[in-house]
Amino acid sequence: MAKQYDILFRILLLGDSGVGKTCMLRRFTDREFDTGHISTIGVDFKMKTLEIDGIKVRVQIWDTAGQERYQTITKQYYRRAQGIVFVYDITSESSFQHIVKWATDVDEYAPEKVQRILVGNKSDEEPRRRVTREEGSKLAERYGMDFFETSASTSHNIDKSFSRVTELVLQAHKRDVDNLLGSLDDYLNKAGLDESGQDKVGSIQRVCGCARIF
Ligand SMILES: Nc1nc2c(ncn2[C@@H]2O[C@H](COP(=O)(O)OP(=O)(O)OP(=O)(O)O)[C@@H](O)[C@H]2O)c(=O)[nH]1
Repeated sequence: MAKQYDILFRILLLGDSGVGKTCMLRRFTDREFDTGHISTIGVDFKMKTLEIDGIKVRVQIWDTAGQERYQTITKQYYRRAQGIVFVYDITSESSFQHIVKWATDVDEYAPEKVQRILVGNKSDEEPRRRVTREEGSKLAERYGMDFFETSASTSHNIDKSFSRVTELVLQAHKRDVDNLLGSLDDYLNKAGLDESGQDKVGSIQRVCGCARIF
């Protein structure tokens, strides 16, 4: 059986209720889009495997509730994240202004090494736009983040933004990843397990369990 993934990272979606976090995730993982809004309760997650620079990266993407009343629960997930996607809605000025609050919370609760990007979702809603591209780009620049406008409805920039945050996390953990993969090779050589061995998959997953501490 082929190796399933080399490493696992956690990415968190943050932003006000209704900006489209769940839809972005559904679009990315299931290629689907829902027009209705059912508010996320607490947190939910979906998985996807990406290949970056020959490394199979499994990303666990946590979709958090934007509603204020779930903040105590969602904040508990910040410190275990390696990547954060801040999302606002280009048709909602307040969701854009609140990014500062989300970013302050992340500074307080997330690990220092956490990688962040800024996304302005609903780019298909041009006639209802309230936040210019330039405003989004300037805010991202202020925080030193990459910036994308996306649409979960049309798929515009959805893959690109999730790939980018994963790539940034991978770069930030490059040395740990190299060490991990190096020790994994050593381990497999020593154990004398071949590519097709069932044991190897189990071993990889056990060793990759270590990756979760990044
Ligand atoms: N036009 C348009 N509508 C979108 C887009 N993304 C999401 N929506 C709509 O926005 C509404 C809210 O989307 P959700 O994904 O549920 O929002 P959320 O950020 O997960 O909300 P909470 O779970 O309450 O935090 C839904 O009616 C979606 O159909 C988009 O890219 N374009």
